[in-house]
Amino acid sequence: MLTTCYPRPTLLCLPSNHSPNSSFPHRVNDLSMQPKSTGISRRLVIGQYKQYHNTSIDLPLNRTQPFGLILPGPINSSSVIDQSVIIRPTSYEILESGMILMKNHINLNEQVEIVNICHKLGVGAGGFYRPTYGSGSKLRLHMMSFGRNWHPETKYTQLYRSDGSKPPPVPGVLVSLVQTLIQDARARVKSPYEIPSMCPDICLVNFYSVVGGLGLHQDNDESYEGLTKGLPVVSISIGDSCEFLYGHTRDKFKARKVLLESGDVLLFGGKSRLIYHGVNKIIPDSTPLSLLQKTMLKPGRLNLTFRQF
Ligand SMILES: O=C(O)CCC(=O)C(=O)O
Ligand SMILES: [Fe+2]
Repeated sequence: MLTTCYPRPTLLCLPSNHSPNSSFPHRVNDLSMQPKSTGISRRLVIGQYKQYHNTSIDLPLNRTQPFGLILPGPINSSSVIDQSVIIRPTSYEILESGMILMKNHINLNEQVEIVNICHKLGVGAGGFYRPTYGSGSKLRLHMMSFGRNWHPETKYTQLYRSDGSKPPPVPGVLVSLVQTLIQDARARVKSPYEIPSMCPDICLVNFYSVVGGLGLHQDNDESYEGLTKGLPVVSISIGDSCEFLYGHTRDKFKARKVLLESGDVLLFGGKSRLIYHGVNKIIPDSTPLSLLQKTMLKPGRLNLTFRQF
């Protein structure tokens, strides 16, 4: 049964065939024509980036210093000389019952809009910060939450720890996008019941620098009801690729490995809702050049995981 969420605006840049009710055919994805990334072009873009802002792009920022995903300033893309293209087709792979990977499923314009939304909300009050345990050790990522705040020690709370501000709701355009992604996934698995529908009211947004990562864990802090129904986690990856691990135990050496690239969507629900998963490593310099040119996204990987509490 389809869960109805309101509001349901769509991303402004969605292609015309991107209707919440159409799961087939494949959505148009203009990343298939993205300029090929080479060291030279990337160095030019990043060189410009540093030149404009006269700052290190790898500064270890913390919450006392606002953390954004992009830096302001014009990009002179005419100096990027490599115009060759690579074809990255869309495809999908069932990894486990209830767990599906849809490759290259989010198009470039959607990725750009998601980066801009996360940058805008992340740089302000209650935005990106680096969660710290009582012991003083820190997660190897910057994080912010929509809907409810999540922290490794307090789990879900209504308020942010750092400044007491209320987390913004999941942006309506993303609610709508996620519902479409769930329909797309359900249309590709053997039985749609493998992946129940859900209405995302929480989103954890992680940004990993090139030295970031996340140990194997289960996402099990959502409501007992949602977990027992197997309501899926919907994960969108943007920017640098990562080696993503998943398995039935916390043992890293028994885990399977899959590459998550910019535009990939991973869903795990139903029987896989409590699968162990983690980010083993970020692959440096793997952000598609076209995305870099359009956003000046910092080196690293943006990941959004949508859930229903
Ligand atoms: O970055 C990812 O792909 C996974 C993030 C994750 O597992 C989480 O936020 O719980
Ligand atoms: Fe997780």
